[in-house]
Amino acid sequence: MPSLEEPLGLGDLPKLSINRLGSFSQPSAYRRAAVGDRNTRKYNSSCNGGAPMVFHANSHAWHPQCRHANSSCDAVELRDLPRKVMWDLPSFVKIVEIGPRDGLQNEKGNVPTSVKIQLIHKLVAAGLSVVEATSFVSPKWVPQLADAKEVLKGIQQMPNVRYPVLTPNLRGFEAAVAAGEKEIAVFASASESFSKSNINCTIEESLARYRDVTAAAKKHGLLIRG
Ligand SMILES: CC(C)(COP(=O)([O-])OP(=O)([O-])OC[C@H]1O[C@@H](n2cnc3c(N)ncnc32)[C@H](O)[C@@H]1OP(=O)([O-])[O-])[C@@H](O)C(=O)NCCC(=O)NCCSC(=O)C[C@@](C)(O)CC(=O)[O-]
Repeated sequence: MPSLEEPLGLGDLPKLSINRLGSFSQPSAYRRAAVGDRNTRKYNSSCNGGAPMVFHANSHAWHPQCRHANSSCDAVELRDLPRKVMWDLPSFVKIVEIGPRDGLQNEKGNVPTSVKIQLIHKLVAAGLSVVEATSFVSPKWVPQLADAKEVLKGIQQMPNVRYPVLTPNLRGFEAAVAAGEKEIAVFASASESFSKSNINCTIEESLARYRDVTAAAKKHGLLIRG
């Protein structure tokens, strides 16, 4: 009996869900998948001796019905598939790389602007399509990112890649727009103490600031990440 601790390996979902999950489920009522049923979708799969997997839509989620196309056995419907896990996975995951901003803002020493730019180029070359480039914040608070304008101007911007920046208030927003920025990010805190120590205001005050920042961003047609 395989253990639940084994990695799910979601990459080969149809094969896994039939072979492995079937071994966890009680034999359930069999139902023949009507061939040609408009709700039935075939998956070619290497398991089952190459026979296509038949998946039958049932109310709001696709249930797999594994049918050996070349045998007379009934389709098996695995009613107890962990639907939440298997069938409602998002079809898209957005990865936002924030190292050049969140990482470098904590560096003890000063990282030269050229090195920051090189880091951003390498992250993009590694395949990341959203790389948070810097912050337009007070250099007194975050001296490590005092070169935000130079970083933004120095990046060789690639098509279909986004380079958002943090703008905690209108002053930062205006500086970012002046430097040619096309996407901003705002951030609120979960606690009053972090809000005060981080951006020197209450959560409520920060939300009021962000209302101004996001209104200005919409007016300028900038993308906004929260
Ligand atoms: C937000 C402020 C500026 C408020 O700071 P403040 O002192 O309340 O603001 P102020 O209006 O009194 O201004 C103080 C000085 O900063 C200047 N100033 C004012 N605004 C700006 C600006 N935007 N850019 C540049 N300069 C600015 C302003 O002109 C003034 O200069 P002075 O007159 O004294 O010469 C300050 O608290 C600050 O910069 N904090 C740093 C915020 C920060 O970068 N924190 C780290 C990022 S957030 C984080 O890491 C968490 C996160 C986001 O990663 C979590 C996640 O990833 O989800």
